[in-house]
Amino acid sequence: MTSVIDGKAVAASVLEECRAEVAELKAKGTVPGLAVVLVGDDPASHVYVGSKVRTCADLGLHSEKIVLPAETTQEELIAVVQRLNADPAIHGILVQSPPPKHIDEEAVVRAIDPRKDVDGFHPENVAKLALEDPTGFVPCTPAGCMRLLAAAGVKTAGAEAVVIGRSMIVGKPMALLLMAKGSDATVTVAHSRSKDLPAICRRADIIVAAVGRPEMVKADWMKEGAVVIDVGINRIDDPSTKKGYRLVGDVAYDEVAPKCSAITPVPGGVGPMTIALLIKNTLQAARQLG
Ligand SMILES: Nc1nc2c(c(=O)[nH]1)N[C@@H](CN(C=O)c1ccc(C(=O)N[C@@H](CCC(=O)O)C(=O)O)cc1)CN2
Repeated sequence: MTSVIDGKAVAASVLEECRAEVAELKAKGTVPGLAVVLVGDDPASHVYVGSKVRTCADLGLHSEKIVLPAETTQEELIAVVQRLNADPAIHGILVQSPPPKHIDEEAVVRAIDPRKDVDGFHPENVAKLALEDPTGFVPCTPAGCMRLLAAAGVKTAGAEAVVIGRSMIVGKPMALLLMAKGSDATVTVAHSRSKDLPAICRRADIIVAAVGRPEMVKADWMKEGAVVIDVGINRIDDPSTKKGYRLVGDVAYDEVAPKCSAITPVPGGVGPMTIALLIKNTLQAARQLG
């Protein structure tokens, strides 16, 4: 029997933890504040940013949403980041990804004060993750995946885990989290140049798919009873729907699910966790900055 891991329910419980933490911070005189910067017109990014700001409002955080035109220059964007770095009402800063092509995302991330880098993308926080230093910020999506595994009662110690994808946002931090002390998985990171990806995946007790290719992971890539965490959120044209598209993951859900012991759906799996963990990180920043 396959267990479908309900990301909305787990995210709601993380957010309830956050609600209590917000009350504690406010009682000590700190109103946690998050600034979200969005450059350009990417429709999905607008949805995610809207959701982040609404979640802040619901939990009583202060938030600032800064929407900049697509032609904003690198220098203008960095000036906005520097203004937020200096703002004492703001504890967390993020620039929504992906920015327009002319923006050097890495340079923008490096401009964020690492103490306010609630995305966990700054090199200082990447190093802290590798060093297992809990004062760093863990990127929200892989942190969310770890919470989902815990909520589903999945034992990671000694498990063979395969992470498909080596991005700085998901694949690399996910691998570090799975192999960290306390998680203790044996981790393989596979990517587009890996030889015989299906054979690598067939070894796995846990598969984390984060490649951004719709329904790439098939049933014959899986061993019976594996746990599958699907990070992909791909929009597929579908004229039969009201929006003209539907969302699918990186995993061919209908054929894979019956072979799994547990799997995350898309939508309603990893996605909602990303926002819940962002709030958690913002509260950590507010506590650490005081
Ligand atoms: N600066 C960042 N940019 C991006 C991040 C990030 O963590 N930091 N992650 C993603 C986008 N993202 C948050 O920013 C995000 C993606 C998906 C969801 C979500 O709840 N998805 C829903 C479906 C929503 C829909 O209808 O489209 C789900 O999966 O159920 C939340 C946040 C890239 N950019």
